[in-house]
Amino acid sequence: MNLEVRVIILFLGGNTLSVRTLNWNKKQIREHIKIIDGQKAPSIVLKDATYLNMALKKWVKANIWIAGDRIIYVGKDMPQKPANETINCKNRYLVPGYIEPHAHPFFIYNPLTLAEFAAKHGTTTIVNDNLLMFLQLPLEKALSIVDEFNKIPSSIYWWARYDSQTQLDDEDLIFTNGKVKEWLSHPSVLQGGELTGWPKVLSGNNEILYWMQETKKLGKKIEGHFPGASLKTLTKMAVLGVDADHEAMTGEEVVNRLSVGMTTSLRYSSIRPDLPKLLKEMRDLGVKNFERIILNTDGSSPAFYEQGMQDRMIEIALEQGVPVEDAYAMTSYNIARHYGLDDLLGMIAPGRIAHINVLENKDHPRPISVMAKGEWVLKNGTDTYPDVSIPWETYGTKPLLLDFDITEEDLMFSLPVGIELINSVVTKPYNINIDVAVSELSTSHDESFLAMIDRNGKWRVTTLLKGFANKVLGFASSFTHSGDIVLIGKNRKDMIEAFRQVKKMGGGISLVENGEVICNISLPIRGTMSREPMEELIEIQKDLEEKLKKRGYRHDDPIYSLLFFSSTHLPFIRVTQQGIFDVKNKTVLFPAIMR
Ligand SMILES: Nc1ncnc2[nH]cnc12
Repeated sequence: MNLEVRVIILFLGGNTLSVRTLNWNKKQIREHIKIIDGQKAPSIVLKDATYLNMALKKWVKANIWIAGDRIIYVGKDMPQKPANETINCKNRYLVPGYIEPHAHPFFIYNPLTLAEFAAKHGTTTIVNDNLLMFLQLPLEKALSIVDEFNKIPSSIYWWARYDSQTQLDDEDLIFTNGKVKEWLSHPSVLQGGELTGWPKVLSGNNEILYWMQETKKLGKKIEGHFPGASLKTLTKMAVLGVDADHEAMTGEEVVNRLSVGMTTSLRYSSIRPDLPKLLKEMRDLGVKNFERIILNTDGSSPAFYEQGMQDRMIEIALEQGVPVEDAYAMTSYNIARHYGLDDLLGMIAPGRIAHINVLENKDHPRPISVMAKGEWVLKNGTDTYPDVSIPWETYGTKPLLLDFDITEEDLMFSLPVGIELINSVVTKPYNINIDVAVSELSTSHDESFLAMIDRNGKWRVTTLLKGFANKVLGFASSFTHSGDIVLIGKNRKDMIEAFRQVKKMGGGISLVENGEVICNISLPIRGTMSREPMEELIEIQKDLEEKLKKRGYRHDDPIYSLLFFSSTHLPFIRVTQQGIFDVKNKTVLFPAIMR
């Protein structure tokens, strides 16, 4: 395409324009130039700083001028007109604000509470999964929420899914061409994916391939989801246009991804805290170039974040002998460059958004002060994030209205095949050999009743769950991938009471024992997310985990177990809206029953 045509398309494209071209208008840019010319004052000057220059990969001394949300000047001079605020940064080390390139911002926290928490750890840019908003909200409302996030000090971007990673009743009505393309072309969306439906693409699904091509036409990236993929599969994925993957679990898998030209995102998450092992194995394999390596926390559940975010991952990289400049680049510059956003992010350089972390020491990545869009959100260790809010309810993210009741009849179990949980998230089928025609199962074994009930009350799927716990009597959650209600327990009455609690809370998680509530977590944002700050949720999750563990839960992360019961991107058997689903053979083994 010649340049003229491309410019016209960009011009006419309206919301297909990239967010970076919309950031500052002509008048603002002229004002920025006046500051350099000494005709106007900057708002803040960071004086005598030593900053990490990402282009030179070197620590350099400079004065840094900020105007509003933008870095205007980095160099030896001081402004002719003094700034409103001049901060002496002698003996301080400044690095670009950290970037989380792969967040699932709904693990009972919400995208705002995640951003507020992340900022305290120096992570001021987040790339978020659109999954729950895509599945649960009408398009305009979801995109209005996306726009609301441009008003907060953190830079919030999104990715646009091509598939639901479960078996929805009406996937075709939800993943429509119009809707996917509208998401993809939104200026805050940086990439398509994560591509969990790649087997479908390989076996001939041209609809997803078309969306992948559209993503590329928009100049955006595609992120894969390729656990255990062979070099041949990775090669095919690269040919299909995938730019990055975050599923490497060994050093060799990292090298494979790099070899096919993919940006490789190393994961440190609550269910796969692989980063130390990956870096060690990469070192053993002689990997010395980190330019196409980035780091992510893959939507960890709250308690995992107690140790930090990108700041913790940089510490791990340093512990593993990664050169200090590379360790910072993997959480900032490399990510910005991957998305073609290094003109905005990931550098302390003129013209960039003013996301800057102030450190006491080069090898101490936990910031003492954090600037986001030119505003202090952490100052000398004090949280100064402004009081921002997202009008969730205006855009339809209201408490969950469960306008039906369940009875023991809904909890009839007659299938010969159950689901065995073999770690927090992986399941396999097993043959049921116990008598299920009882109102309470024995606590001497670890088989429990399992039901998924449509959030609109229309259908149910019931079976047995082995390996969850032996003493959980009634447990219910609206925090699930599809937003339907999962019930687990030994005792039907307690399961029904747990459901009632979830209903009463307008969505949430409830643990009930002999009619008594042991733990209730209210999730008023459509039954999946809380409004409580992350620090609170960390304690809430720990409390739930302790109570579940006391009752025999023997895996690492019950929050993940709940989310993934219906997720068909994981092996081997799942409980979905269509029924019990065999992932490998892509078939519904036992369909959902209408109520
Ligand atoms: N694919 C996925 N979908 C939702 N949450 C996740 N957390 C980690 N991987 C995820």
